[in-house]
Amino acid sequence: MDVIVTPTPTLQGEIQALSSKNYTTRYLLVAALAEGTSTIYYPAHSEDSDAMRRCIRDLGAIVEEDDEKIVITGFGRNPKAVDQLDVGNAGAVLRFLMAIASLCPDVTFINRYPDSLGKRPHNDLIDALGQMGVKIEHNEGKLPIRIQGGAPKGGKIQVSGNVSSQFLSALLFLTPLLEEDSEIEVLHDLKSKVVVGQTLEVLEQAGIVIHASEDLMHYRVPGNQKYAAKNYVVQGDYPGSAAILAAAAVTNSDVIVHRLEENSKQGERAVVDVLRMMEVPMTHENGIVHVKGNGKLKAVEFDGDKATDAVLAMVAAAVFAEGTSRFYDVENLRYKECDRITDYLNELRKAGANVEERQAEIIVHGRPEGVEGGVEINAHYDHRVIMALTVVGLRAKNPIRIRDAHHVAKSYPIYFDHLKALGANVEWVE
Ligand SMILES: O=C(O)C1=C[C@@H](OP(=O)(O)O)[C@@H](O)[C@H](O)C1
Ligand SMILES: C=C(OP(=O)(O)O)C(=O)O
Repeated sequence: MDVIVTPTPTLQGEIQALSSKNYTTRYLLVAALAEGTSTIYYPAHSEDSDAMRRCIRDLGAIVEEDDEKIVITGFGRNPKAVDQLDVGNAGAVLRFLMAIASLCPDVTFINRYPDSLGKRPHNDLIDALGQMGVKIEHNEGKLPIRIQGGAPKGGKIQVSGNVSSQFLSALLFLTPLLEEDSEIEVLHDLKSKVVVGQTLEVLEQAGIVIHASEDLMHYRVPGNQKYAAKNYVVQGDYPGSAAILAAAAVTNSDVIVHRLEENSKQGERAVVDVLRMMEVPMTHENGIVHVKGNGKLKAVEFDGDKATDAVLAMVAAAVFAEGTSRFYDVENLRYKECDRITDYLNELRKAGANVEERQAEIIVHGRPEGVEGGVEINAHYDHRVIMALTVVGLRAKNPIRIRDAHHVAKSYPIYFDHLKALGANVEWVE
């Protein structure tokens, strides 16, 4: 399915932010790793969260749900011996479950998205699990991946953090369940460090003890721990909301988004600070972000690694800013659903934006007068490309057509419904 985005000068209205994808996947996982019954209130409903739900069920968790909650009875440290798992296109779900699958005798993760997740590298986690005695067959670090585990060993484990934080998070979920204590050392750099804070927060809520160094590069994890069965409440999602806020910032708007906690550990809450630095009129109080856009924005410089999943939306806003913006430290955007530097900038250029790439930077020469539009966009299987190009389309001179926009459902199935409710001219077409 495609979407046609027709230029829309004004957006107005109120929406409830959808629920956080990253917290939902984590709460589902820790609930599955507990032995009792946990309840998750207001879970996200998207392809990625569905993937985690499907896989924990396959691994033996009992999952019941209604409109507002999911009730899960976990399998503790004894997942069922399944042959295959299908994580869809969900990177975090794959990486977290690769670690947990090492408690199973023989599991293969299938390759259902060869042109997206199938291209992403997992070598750093494969190496770390190898140090723990887990046997892994793989396609040069990529899917399909077969894990022959059973009894992974703790002890000293080294993992590289310069491609993704998800490898470290995966080890932090697994190691408390091992017989031995573990010591994890992160090598090189740690990208998306803020997301590890979300992992540690959820582990603590689940009653797990981890001793982390202040710089998050070293961990002592006592073994033989048990995940507690708990009740969890999922907060609103900043990465998805970043695109809505960017849309409000580039139009004449009066837009309110509820459920965005000011003190959230989601790095992408920085989208509010960045839009403020761009001189977008807005307030953020009591979990409510209120944008009163006048379409005028100033260029900005920002360390994108602090808010990795909001960078594409912030770049889309910068397309219409006065001056040159620079988003630096963003190399790991190249290893996401697509190459979010080269592929994304190619699509932006098609729409008429003036952008340049470096290995780890995105540079945007703003065009406050607007961009031409009138083109077809390739979504590259990437929900965040789809959301960001929509923002650009709202302020283009001519409509744009986003091919295969249904991939937005990876994280935000109701993105276009929300935009429509705010008055945007967006239409699904076959
Ligand atoms: O741990 C997580 O849930 C995530 C970590 C981040 O990935 P990287 O650590 O690969 O940057 C982020 O982009 C992704 O959407 C979700
Ligand atoms: C990169 C993302 O997710 P994942 O790595 O879990 O596929 C994302 O949601 O933007």
